[in-house]
Amino acid sequence: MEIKTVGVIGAGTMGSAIAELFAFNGFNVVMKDQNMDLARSGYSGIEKILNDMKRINDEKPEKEIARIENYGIKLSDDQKNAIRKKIGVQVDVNAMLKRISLTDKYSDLSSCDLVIEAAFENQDVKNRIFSDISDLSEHAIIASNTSSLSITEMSSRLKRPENALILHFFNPPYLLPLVEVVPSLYTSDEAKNTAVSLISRMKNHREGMVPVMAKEREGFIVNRLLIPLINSASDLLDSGVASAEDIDTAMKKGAGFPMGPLELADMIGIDVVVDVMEVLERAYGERYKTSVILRRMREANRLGRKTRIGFYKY
Ligand SMILES: NC(=O)c1ccc[n+]([C@@H]2O[C@H](COP(=O)([O-])OP(=O)(O)OC[C@H]3O[C@@H](n4cnc5c(N)ncnc54)[C@H](O)[C@@H]3O)[C@@H](O)[C@H]2O)c1
Repeated sequence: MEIKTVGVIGAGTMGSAIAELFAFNGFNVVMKDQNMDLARSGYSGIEKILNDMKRINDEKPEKEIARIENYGIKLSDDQKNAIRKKIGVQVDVNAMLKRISLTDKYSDLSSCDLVIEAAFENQDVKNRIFSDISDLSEHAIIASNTSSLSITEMSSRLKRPENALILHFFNPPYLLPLVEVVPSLYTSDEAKNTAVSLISRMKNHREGMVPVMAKEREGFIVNRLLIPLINSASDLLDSGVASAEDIDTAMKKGAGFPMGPLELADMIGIDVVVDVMEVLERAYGERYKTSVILRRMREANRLGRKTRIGFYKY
């Protein structure tokens, strides 16, 4: 099935970035929020992403030219232009923005071939949204970007539950290429294959998008492995085994991590880490027990970068 128009429900952090990703890949996008002010605020977020990416892309060939000339090699104008042509990526901000329209009505999603729900992480909110879009066009694929909620429960609200599945994008999708594709008990092979092949053909501002399949089990792959690692690092700190700096240095220099687990926790947000850990604890029991220090940090509003204090000060 050919997907031309993509609807996105929720214009927050993820919804706006997902809308940007599809516009960047040439799709028409209809982005819906609860009211037009929220939709417009998401649109401003998209403008910012696009302008930042354009600036970074414009700088890339000039940086490469400077890097080569640093070795004492003098490049001709032709050689410089060849580098600009080879590694320069044109980001036409206006053309991409023109592909995105805004709405606060579900009826404007009727022409969409794929709708991605990225509203609040709350089962009742998502169930209600699925009821509200239960009779979208027959062929439309309905996806949720949920990190932890039941797609099987959401899908039971649809006329065609076989068309629904989870597409779990990572923050920020314009730089992180992974999408966990998670079918429900109802999902048809056709919907699954359409989603996997669509994601495989897309790219973000850094590289090609990469789908992986996972079963509908709490945490899927990444959160089930990554969040408990942050939890264990927090326990190490809490029991005085090592300082935050040394824990992060150890994992970067000893295990090749691009970021230490505690720096990463500050970036994700301690509240989000605790929410996911509690989901895992409920699903899998004692061995996923949420670290006490993480709970205390959430109570103290030490949420990481967003409150300018977490494991580190910002
Ligand atoms: N933030 C992340 O790092 C991240 C990563 C992966 C997945 N997710 C998932 O993505 C989803 C969205 O998360 P977020 O961080 O973007 O949240 P957010 O709070 O930034 O945005 C949610 C948006 O949904 C809107 N919304 C709520 N009900 C709506 C409705 N009925 N119709 C239209 N819009 C509605 C809200 O007004 C808000 O703008 C959640 O399910 C979350 O678990 C988040």
